[in-house]
Amino acid sequence: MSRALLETSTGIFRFQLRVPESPQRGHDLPDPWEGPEQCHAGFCLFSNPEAGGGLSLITTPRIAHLIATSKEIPESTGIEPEAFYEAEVPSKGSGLIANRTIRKGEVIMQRGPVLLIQSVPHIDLEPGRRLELYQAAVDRLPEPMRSRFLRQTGDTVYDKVEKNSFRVFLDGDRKHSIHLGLFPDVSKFNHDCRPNVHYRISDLTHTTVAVRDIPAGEELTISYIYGLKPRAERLEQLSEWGFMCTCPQCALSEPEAGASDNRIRQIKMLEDEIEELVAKGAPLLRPELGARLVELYREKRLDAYMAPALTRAALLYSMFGHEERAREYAREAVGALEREVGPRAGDLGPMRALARDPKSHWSWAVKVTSGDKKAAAAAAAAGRRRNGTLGARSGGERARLGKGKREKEKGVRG
Ligand SMILES: C[S@@+](CC[C@H](N)C(=O)[O-])C[C@H]1O[C@@H](n2cnc3c(N)ncnc32)[C@H](O)[C@@H]1O
Repeated sequence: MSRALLETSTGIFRFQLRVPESPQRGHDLPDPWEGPEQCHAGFCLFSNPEAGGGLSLITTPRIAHLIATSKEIPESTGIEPEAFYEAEVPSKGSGLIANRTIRKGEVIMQRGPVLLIQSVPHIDLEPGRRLELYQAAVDRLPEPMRSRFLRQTGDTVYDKVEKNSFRVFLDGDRKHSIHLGLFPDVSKFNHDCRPNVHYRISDLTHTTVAVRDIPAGEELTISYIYGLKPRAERLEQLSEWGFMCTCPQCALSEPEAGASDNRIRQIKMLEDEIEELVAKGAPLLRPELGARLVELYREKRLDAYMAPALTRAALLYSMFGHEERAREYAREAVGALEREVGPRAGDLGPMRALARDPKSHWSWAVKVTSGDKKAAAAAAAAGRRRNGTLGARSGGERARLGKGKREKEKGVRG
């Protein structure tokens, strides 16, 4: 055992983060990790045939060390494999179809990655060299994981990474944290702008959860992007993956798409209005605005993005002293937070407390017009939802390093 592991728990973490960026440190990785191999500009190949079903990394020695010594590779779990099956879906290639009714809240899959690639070599490496490195990373995977990786859509290994990866943050906000993660089972979900399944990634665990009841025969879909955008923007963003979205929302006629885009604008205007009213402590603020917001999200079938709207409605009703409505929305917010953000969601505790006993909650009856400190705190909490921890983007977006993002990532982190 290395000296790092003899430290106290917080000490271990700090000590690990001080491991220098030198390929030589890779030999510290515990068995059966292999590497560093094939290093280029500080990024090397590391592999472990026994982690999950096999795991290869193209990253810095420091991050490989962090993964090998302190990150848990999850067991593959979820609902029984017979609950869905793979089949051809018109105009989308293959996809996943429900074989029984899958209930809202059921965890469909929980998976660990089989390949993690730091974003800098993905962007910067010379293409020939990069393909060689990716091929070596895939060759290190044991069967059947290697075949499962190769079954993903895409002509070359590089193309498969481009078309199937999710963004994974491995080291908080630190340099080199952003990685592309490949989860071959999850790659079989096609995209829909109004998905019936939500995904979240926490550390190395990718979790997919049903966001509404899904009848047998219906396709299981996730959204590769944040869905609350006008159709043209969604189509443009999705085209970066090299496909033209054919989901029902994208296939609407022009007049229908116009009406749908208007609804989205209406939602954004209402969110801004609430935010402004709570920020100003304006007398026009009413709890019914929260209810209307939830209604609009529901009308637009935004089942995968309900947590911010429900949390906001619960807080508004509590601030205005409406016990039953506050309790009802808080209960629903708890379910949505669990599905969309997961058990570590920052707002879960406060929403559970509000659902249990609104009158003891800090937000109870503190109308923003009263001007006291509690009111200001409640107002801030109800108003910050769109950009706060809950953020409407709780599902994240698929890893797509388009030109702008590539430049940003290089500038900010690389
Ligand atoms: C991650 S894969 C999904 C599984 C893939 N259909 C397969 O056969 O393995 C992404 C690819 O699926 C297809 N796809 C997914 N969602 C789609 C959609 N909404 N419309 C059209 N094609 C879609 C595109 O070819 C896209 O590049």
